[in-house]
Amino acid sequence: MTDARLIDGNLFSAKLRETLALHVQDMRDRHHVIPGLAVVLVGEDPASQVYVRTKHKRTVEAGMKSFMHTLPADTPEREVLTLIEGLNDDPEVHGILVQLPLPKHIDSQKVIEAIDPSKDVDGFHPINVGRLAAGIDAMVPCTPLGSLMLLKDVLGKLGGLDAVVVGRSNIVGKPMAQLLIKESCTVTVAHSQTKNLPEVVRRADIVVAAVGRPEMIRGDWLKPGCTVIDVGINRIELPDGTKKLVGDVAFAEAVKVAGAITPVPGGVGPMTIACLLRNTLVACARLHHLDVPEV
Ligand SMILES: Nc1nc(=O)c2c([nH]1)NC[C@@H]1CN(c3ccc(C(=O)N[C@@H](CCC(=O)O)C(=O)O)cc3)C=[N+]21
Repeated sequence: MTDARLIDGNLFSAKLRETLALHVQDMRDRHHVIPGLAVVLVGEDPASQVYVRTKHKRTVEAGMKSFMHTLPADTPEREVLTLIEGLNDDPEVHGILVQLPLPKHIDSQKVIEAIDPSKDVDGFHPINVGRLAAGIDAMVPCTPLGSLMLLKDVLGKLGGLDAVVVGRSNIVGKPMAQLLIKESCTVTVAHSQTKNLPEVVRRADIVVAAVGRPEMIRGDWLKPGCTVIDVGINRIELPDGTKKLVGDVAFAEAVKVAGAITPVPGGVGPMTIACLLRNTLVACARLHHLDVPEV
């Protein structure tokens, strides 16, 4: 059998960002409004610093305003909440993202709930979680939204397909399941206590892997020809000491069985950032009562 088609998240996200940049230009020319994204990072976690820098770069490239707030790891919770209140009231800020995870002394749920739901470009506020669950217009979390865009690009309509989401987190698994239900898939959410996980996964036309365990999903768990979206980003050390980025799927095995698969890196990761910009553009349009671009 021939190898699976590689789903190119770098290419898709680059095209999406180009489209977004055109809408930003149009908004600026016709309405004198520039979408603005505020990113809050608390602490010095090196991986988070890299992500936040990439977000800043992509935001500016798309013609949007980027407001970076980097706070020391020991910043009191009260100060983070005060910063968010300021961003909620700032007319130049249309999107607010607080980089997770936060230091342990800060209650992340409290911080998320402090964000104005109309500026909650991560889609983590309970208002947006509820709206998505109810099938109402919502800010949709970026990673599931990007994953859905890739799935629709590969498969067209998803109605009637069997989808298995492995992982039940609030940031990926649960919202992903909601989106797939809305697309009329038959959705199973599997997790660490699922019995016969390989068998469950083998029923799926669509597999979304979001467990955070390196290469857990094996090639022989997959139905031949299925579509695999690998959300995992795990840094592992090889026996020779070199470091490598791998997903939650054993790629070398899976590529022999699947019909299409996202690589890591270059799959879902870049889509997450492009969707963050997309959500910021949409939030900006809504806040200014402009036509909301269909992107
Ligand atoms: N409030 C919040 N919202 C987030 O969306 C959020 C967060 N917190 N905390 C951390 C995670 C992680 N995340 C990624 C974004 C892009 C890539 C990405 O672009 N990855 C590239 C490069 C990977 C690399 O080389 O490190 C790729 O997969 O090809 C990865 C991971 C967003 N996150």
